[in-house]
Amino acid sequence: MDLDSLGLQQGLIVSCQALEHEPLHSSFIMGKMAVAAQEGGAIGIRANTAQDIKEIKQQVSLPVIGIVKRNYGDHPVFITPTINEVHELAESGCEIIALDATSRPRPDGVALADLVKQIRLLYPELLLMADVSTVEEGIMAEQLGFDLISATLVGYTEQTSHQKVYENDFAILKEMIRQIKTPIVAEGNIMTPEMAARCLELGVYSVVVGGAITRPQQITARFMEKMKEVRSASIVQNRL
Ligand SMILES: CC(=O)N[C@H](C=O)[C@@H](O)[C@H](O)[C@H](O)COP(=O)(O)O
Repeated sequence: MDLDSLGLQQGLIVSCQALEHEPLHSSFIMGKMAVAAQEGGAIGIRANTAQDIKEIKQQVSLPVIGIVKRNYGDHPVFITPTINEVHELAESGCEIIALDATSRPRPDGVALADLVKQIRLLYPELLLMADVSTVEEGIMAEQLGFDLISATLVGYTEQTSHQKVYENDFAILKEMIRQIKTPIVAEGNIMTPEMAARCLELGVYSVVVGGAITRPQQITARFMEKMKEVRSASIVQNRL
């Protein structure tokens, strides 16, 4: 499969995910979210579990970046951690598989390089996306031959817990683009159209947006946060 044939370049990929504890947890709902995203002009979908991906593939003709989020005890690596999750995704119909490509050890002790080799042998038609949290992990992912490198885990690893991908005008994305030839995807806490457009200006290959489009509980909370600021100011004002 050739990456550019998927038409993801310079486009918006909408992440349609809802875990068991989230209100919209349902393959049917994620399928409809994908339809809405396609109607809005999205050119790709990121989705979790073979079940959701199969439903999404029934609903839209867009390329899908598939993951399986699975916790192995309290192990920190949870995005497509082992070959077992890859097997599940391989029969789901997704064109790209995204996996944790941080420098952290994996739950089954298999090195990332060996996992990539195994996937390339078993599923040569699949494209691979590296979910990383640092420039160094992105450089390593390029050396391992990933087809795409995404900033998905910036701020979500112990090493980067103090960071956000948008800090200092997306400084980490600029550095990845400067040092890495493999296409870079902006992902994680892209909250507004302006932020997404800025990422394209900086030269990313595509932009992934999830919660700001498909997690109404997060969107509602952001509205309330802003409104509370005004409410508390006016309460103070009235007391003066
Ligand atoms: C950390 C983690 O598990 N990120 C996941 C990766 O698949 C998704 O939950 C995110 O929604 C996705 O990366 C898009 O990011 P945002 O929802 O911030 O636009």
